[in-house]
Amino acid sequence: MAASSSLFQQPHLHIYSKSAKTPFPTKQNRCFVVKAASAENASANTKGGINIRDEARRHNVIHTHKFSAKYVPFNAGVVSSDESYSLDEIVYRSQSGGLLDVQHDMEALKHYDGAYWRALFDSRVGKTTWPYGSGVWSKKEWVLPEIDSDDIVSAFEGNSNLFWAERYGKEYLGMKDLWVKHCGISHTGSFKDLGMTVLVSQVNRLKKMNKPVVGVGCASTGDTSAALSAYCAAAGIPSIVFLPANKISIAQLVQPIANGAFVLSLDTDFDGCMQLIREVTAELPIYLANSLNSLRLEGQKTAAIEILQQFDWEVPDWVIVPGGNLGNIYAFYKGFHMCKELGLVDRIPRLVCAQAANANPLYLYYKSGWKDFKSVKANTTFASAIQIGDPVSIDRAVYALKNCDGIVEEATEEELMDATAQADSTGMFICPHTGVALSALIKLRSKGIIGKTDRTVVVSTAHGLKFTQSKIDYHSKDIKDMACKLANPPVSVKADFGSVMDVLKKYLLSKAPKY
Ligand SMILES: Cc1ncc(COP(=O)(O)O)c(C=O)c1O
Ligand SMILES: N[C@@H](CCOP(=O)(O)O)C(=O)O
Repeated sequence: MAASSSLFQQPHLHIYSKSAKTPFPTKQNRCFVVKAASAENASANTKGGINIRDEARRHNVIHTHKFSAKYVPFNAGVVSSDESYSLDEIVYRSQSGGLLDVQHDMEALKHYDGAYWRALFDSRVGKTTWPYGSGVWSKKEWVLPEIDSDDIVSAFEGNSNLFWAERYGKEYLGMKDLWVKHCGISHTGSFKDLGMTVLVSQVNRLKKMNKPVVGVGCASTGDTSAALSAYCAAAGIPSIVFLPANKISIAQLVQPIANGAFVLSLDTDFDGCMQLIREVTAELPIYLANSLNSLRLEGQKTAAIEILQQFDWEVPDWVIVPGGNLGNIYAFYKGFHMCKELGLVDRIPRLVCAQAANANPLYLYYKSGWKDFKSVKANTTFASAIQIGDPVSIDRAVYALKNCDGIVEEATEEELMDATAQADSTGMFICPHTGVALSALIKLRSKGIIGKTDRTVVVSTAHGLKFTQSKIDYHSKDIKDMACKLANPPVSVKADFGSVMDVLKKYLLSKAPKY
């Protein structure tokens, strides 16, 4: 049903029919000209002391909260219950100890049709209007609808590029429609920024409401901690991070240090850190920032919406996501599913969750026909950010995969490092987790499950520059029991003309076309 009541009138977006010049959000008319009204067009002009927050505030006078969201037990659609909590409560678990989920008032959102939402989201891309310049907050109504824009802590994250992996697809996989969604090109270099802007914004609000929150804490394999400390530092909120000693990259370790976080290096693995942060946050006024906290996933789900948007609302066949604590695979499912439920698209892609063989509890569960879940002791892997043996979001991941005809694959260390080197040789510079996702793709292509014309998106979860040591080891052939067959070490040459010419001639001959 189309909304006619002023309660559902969006002050900031007017959609005009080409014929009748009256604003109308309607399901009937498919021919739209979108005109972003003044609030959305507010310039980023900081002259005269006006900044983009002030500008947004000035234009945002009539902002009634039409949409809402609350926590409900994550019940995988099985049992419905009356249990629910306001997002302003500090709660991470349901009464039964299970996971929570953020449930939106879908009926209110459905007052607008898919075309309306597509147009609204599209109208916000590429602007600096607060807070919609963020890829996350450009979907604010679907994320945290009730938060005051003034409470938002954002680095205009999201809107990451989705690029065509032309040469890699053609040469190595015989594919012509392979894409990489580079979530690692982001403020702190990973997709965690998408969730952290939401979580820290909500903490900002809670603090203003005088809720008992002094700081925000997380256990981390390096990316959650980087995002948490950056967003907290931007808001002036103390952050506390629990890191497994000697198990994250130097680049990741230096991020929270530089951002002024209180860093605890603990003599355990990620699962041990996770256990500790859960115990500590139950006792102290430290808000839990791991994806056990379902707020995070509301931000992360916008990457899925962005993929559809970037394909002009066409649905890819496959999306491959590396999995560790397993919040992100559910977030992707949720984003795609919301787009379908609200009429932006008519189907969702099949998801593949890719794990390192050294940390593969989901893979083993999948292979058992979802019969027997056992956590594992995660072994060292170059994909260190997914070295997780007891994922907190296991139930969410299983639900997501079952509902999209999903698949779980795994990659050995050699497979993931070779896939990384191969992709890099075509101009990428991917992190080892993306190498895990590419290895899954290679396997599914060779089994014929992913077809050569299938539109496939590989989600690159972090920037390769965070993981240079793994590349140095590989290209130095300095990895025990690994052939490093694509190693490309530098050649030491005497610094005289003759020696350099000899080496170059040999190189050029090896590259010359053979007729
Ligand atoms: C770079 C990177 N890729 C993938 C993942 C896996 O995401 P999730 O824990 O949500 O499964 C993580 C964190 O776990 C990560 O930091
Ligand atoms: N890779 C993560 C592990 C923790 O995941 P989270 O999504 O539950 O915070 C990290 O970088 O710490």
